[in-house]
Amino acid sequence: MTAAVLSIGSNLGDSLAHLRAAVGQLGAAVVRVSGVYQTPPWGDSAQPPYLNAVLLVDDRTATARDWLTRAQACEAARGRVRDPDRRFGPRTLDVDVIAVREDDGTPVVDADPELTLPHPRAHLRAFVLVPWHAVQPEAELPGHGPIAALLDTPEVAADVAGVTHRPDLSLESME
Ligand SMILES: Nc1ncnc2c1ncn2[C@@H]1O[C@H](COP(=O)(O)OP(=O)(O)OP(=O)(O)O)[C@@H](O)[C@H]1O
Ligand SMILES: Nc1nc2c(c(=O)[nH]1)N=C(CO)CN2
Repeated sequence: MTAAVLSIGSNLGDSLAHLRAAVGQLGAAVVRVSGVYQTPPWGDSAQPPYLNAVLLVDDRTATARDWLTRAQACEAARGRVRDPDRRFGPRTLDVDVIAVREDDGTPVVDADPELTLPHPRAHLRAFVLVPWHAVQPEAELPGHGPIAALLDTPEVAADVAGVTHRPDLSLESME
């Protein structure tokens, strides 16, 4: 029923193991996996760097809401604890639903605070756009246009150089 773009990130504990666990838990729905990128913390600088990646997922039985449920189940499995005082603070595993499309390619657009689509900060985040562009260069972020152009916007371009591909780290070896 839907395909989605998921962003995964971690900067606490064994970050590579947390990211790999998310790929494993999402299972057969995962159709493409980006490389692993080391990224400076965004939004709250007093924390360690993150490892980030992007997953393209597809499941004809899944609704948009199912992707959020699956994302949160992955976070819970890796012991994610929310600190109410640090909105963008450190975490074992963060899985965000960046964008969802119906089978016919129609983007799902929703302002619901429980599942806002597309993700309301994705267009500002080099740690999302760089790995996404690497696996799907022609992609568009609904409402914001081609992601290739978003990489050139001033807010994002300033952060792109800090997003470092880590070819020594792979998410696909656990498949
Ligand atoms: N597109 C989305 N993807 C994931 N969570 C979302 C989305 N839209 C709304 N939410 C809601 O955001 C709430 C907070 O999620 P979370 O704690 O993962 O935020 P965060 O990762 O700290 O910040 P950010 O969403 O900016 O990455 C969740 O309870 C979830 O219901
Ligand atoms: N580099 C980077 N910074 C972040 C990340 C993330 O995944 N990577 N996730 C956050 C959650 O809101 C806040 N800041």
